[in-house]
Amino acid sequence: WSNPRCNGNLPPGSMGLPLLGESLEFFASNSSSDIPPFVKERMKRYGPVFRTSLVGRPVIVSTNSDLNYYIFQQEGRLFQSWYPDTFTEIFGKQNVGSLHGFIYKYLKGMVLNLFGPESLRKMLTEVEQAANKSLDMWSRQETVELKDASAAMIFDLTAKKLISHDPEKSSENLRENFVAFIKGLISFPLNIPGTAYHKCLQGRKKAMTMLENMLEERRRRPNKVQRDFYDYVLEELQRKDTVLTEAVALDLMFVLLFASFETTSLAITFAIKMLAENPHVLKELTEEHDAILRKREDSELGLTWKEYKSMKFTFQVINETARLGNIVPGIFRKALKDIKYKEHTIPAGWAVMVCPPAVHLNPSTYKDPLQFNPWRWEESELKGASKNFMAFGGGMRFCVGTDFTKVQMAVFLHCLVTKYRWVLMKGGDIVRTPGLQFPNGLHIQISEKHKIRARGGRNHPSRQDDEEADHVYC
Ligand code: HEM
Repeated sequence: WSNPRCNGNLPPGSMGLPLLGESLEFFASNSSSDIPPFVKERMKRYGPVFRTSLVGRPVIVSTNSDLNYYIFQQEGRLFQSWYPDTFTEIFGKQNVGSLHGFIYKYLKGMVLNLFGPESLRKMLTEVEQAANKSLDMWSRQETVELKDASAAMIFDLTAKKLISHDPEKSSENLRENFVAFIKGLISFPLNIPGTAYHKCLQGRKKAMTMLENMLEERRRRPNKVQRDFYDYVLEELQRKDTVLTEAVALDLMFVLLFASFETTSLAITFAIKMLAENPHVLKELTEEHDAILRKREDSELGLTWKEYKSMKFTFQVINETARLGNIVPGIFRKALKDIKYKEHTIPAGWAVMVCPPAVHLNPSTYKDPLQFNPWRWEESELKGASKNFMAFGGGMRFCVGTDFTKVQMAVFLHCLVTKYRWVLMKGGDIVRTPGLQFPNGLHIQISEKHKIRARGGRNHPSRQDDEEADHVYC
């Protein structure tokens, strides 16, 4: 068990206990923005590439930026996307298997079309309206739990674009099913009532049933004009020469809805926490957005694509949020052949976990890596992925939603910093697990800037320790 067979030299490491491997250490939560202790300790002991065993699977963990980059580039040749058996069980074998090769490329084209510059340009006003509506609602509440509130905002927007879902009109709560699903996604695979894993399977089942019913309904009563992405998928399904099957189409819709709201809402929450803790960053960000408003000829108009493209510092803030936030802490692949890398061999069939936090928090690449410092991106090319930046993956499977996320974050930040002030009220401690659950329960109090002025409340929490507020509002 502890010395698996290999046609070469296995990377160093421990396979832990029989069956359980090192799963318990891997799943333990931690509370820092640093490289997860599971990985950090093993990097010290074994070096940048090591072996382990997680939920019954032998795994090679790579914290080496060159190897990570190589893994991304060799997708489909030496490596293939692979997620732990829990994932395959949850998503259905259908999905994980079929999102490869030809069908996969074909689907990606469709999705890229949805999130391409032309679509995003058209979406800008909708994103701005959604942000304004949510911020207005939040400012009427005593406090807002930011992660949930922004997840709701983003889910509603994405679900509208993808399937024209209107939560106010729908009798079923689609988002609730996704929340249950996500909470158990990277949990121990124990399928008994009460466990997170069980709730996760139930959540997926219910959401899939809703999507199936919707598809059925549209088949019976097709929309005359294409209203959303689901109509587009349905058109593809009905073409004679299509390679798309109904099962793959349903999985695609599910994956898009899932991938869209959890990641972006975490990024927004993390960004707000960082901005609150780094007032000098908030100041520069606010100046950038105030300048956009000052330059606008007609103050009644909303954001334009040109204005969006001009948000240089905002994109630096977003990149820094993605680097330090490490929203996707592990990217999984499977070795298709025995692969020799330097003096080691990755055996065929083994899982490989690329570890972006180890790359993003490497002090030899990023000075003071735990500092939130958007200026470090000043001279960098902010697009795409590189050996040192893989928050959105890399190679063929580079995240299709990157530009959509950036639009949502930039527009949200624009609305927030130009019209509102906020203070952190409670929570927000970093709690990381191999899944996606941080910052924990961040509550903020948010107020419209002009109302603070009207209230004149010197003691309003939004004004404490804020020189700029005195300058602007006294
Ligand atoms: C902060 C926000 C986001 C982050 C950090 C993020 C991160 C990632 C990463 C690391 C991957 C690569 C996974 C792999 O190689 O196995 C990925 C893939 C993907 N992302 Fe995102 N993502 C974000 C937002 C979104 C959004 C908004 C959408 C869609 C609406 C989306 C849809 C996808 C899809 C469909 C894939 C699979 C692409 C493929 O397998 O080729 N993501 N994302």
